Amino acid sequence: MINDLLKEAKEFIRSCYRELNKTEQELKNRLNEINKQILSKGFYEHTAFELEYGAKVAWRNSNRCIGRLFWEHLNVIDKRNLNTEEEIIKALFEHINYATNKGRIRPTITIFSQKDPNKAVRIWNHQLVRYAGYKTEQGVLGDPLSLSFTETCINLGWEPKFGKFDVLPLVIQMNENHPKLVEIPENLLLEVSIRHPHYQWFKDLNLKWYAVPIISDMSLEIGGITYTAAPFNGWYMGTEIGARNLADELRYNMLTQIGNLMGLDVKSNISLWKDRALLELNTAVLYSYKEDGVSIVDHHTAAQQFKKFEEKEMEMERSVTGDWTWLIPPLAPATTHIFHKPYKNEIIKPNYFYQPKPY
Ligand code: HEM
Ligand SMILES: N/C(=N/c1cccc(CO[C@@H]2CCNC2)c1)c1cccs1
Repeated sequence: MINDLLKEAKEFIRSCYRELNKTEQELKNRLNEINKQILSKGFYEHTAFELEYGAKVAWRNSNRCIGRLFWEHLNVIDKRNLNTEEEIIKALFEHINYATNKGRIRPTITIFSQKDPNKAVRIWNHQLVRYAGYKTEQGVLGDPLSLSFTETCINLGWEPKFGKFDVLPLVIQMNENHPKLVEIPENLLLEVSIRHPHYQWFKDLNLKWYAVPIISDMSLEIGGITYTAAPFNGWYMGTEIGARNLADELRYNMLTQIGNLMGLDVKSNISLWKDRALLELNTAVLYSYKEDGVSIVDHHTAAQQFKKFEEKEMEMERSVTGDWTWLIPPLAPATTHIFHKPYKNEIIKPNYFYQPKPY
């Protein structure tokens, strides 16, 4: 434990001070200071620049992320000093507002207090904005992936609305206190209605999705210190919405309806009706976000940006690690360079990790 922490801390501080061109003297002083803190208190605290660098490099090390070219431009908000659920909720509303920026999405992370014996913060949501899912006699209404969290919210007193796109409440837990629930104010919520550039009937499907994906259930580990509440957002890649969230049979399962409305023969695989429906759904998603001025990236542009990231990392003499199975997009993967090369899926720290569900 203590020895692991000492080792992780030294490794992180060395790489951080080198990359930020600090002097050997600064490095030596800092290592001594941390050594003393760990030996006397069992943990240490990051300076503001160490925290910012750690969060950015954790993004740079995220093997499954195709969006890493912009890792240095992450906006890091330090909220480690907050002590109450009310303050944390206010900071989350500020994050949503700042990141959304009326559609010109700003990649942002808000970092709450590090895990230490008497101060643990957890956000129970998978993403700050996500739709509810309900079991009904006619099947699942809303997002099937939200069934368990929706049930938890209802058990905690949330009033279900039984709609297809009900935004779930924020659920925050401090230490072992009873979790606090709060609705996100409507004026902070930006959503995009999905319409198609040519098929006028598309809008009658009444599909929409939220503008900003904000992952709130992963932990951030920097130099042996774990931040259990550190919500981060980027913008969407279109396929996440068009090829998965609205397409998967176990999500909103829209392909058959779209295929029928396109007049395709949905009974015959060889007509490739499913591929045609998928393509038009993805076209509609990209078109709608763009027309509403909400940041989004298509999978071809995202792959090209990732290529640039690989080239820049090569120039900096850092090796790029990656998880090929996640980096290839779910639509036309072989049309990107990623498909045609291998990636080492080595886990380097700092990084973002899954953590056990608090409910
Ligand atoms: C700026 C635009 C960004 C884009 C377009 C982007 C794109 C993506 C995509 C498409 C995935 C795969 C998601 C899935 O298949 O479910 C992903 C995964 C991931 N991204 Fe990014 N990303 C962006 C920014 C960020 C930022 C700012 C962070 C953190 C600071 C980040 C950290 C991650 C992590 C940790 C994963 C893996 C999640 C998991 O294992 O479940 N990304 N990204
Ligand atoms: N575009 C994004 N996409 C995702 C990034 C990370 C995770 C996810 C959702 O992951 C879920 C868990 C496994 N697949 C879906 C989506 C971003 C979210 C936050 C920053 S960028």
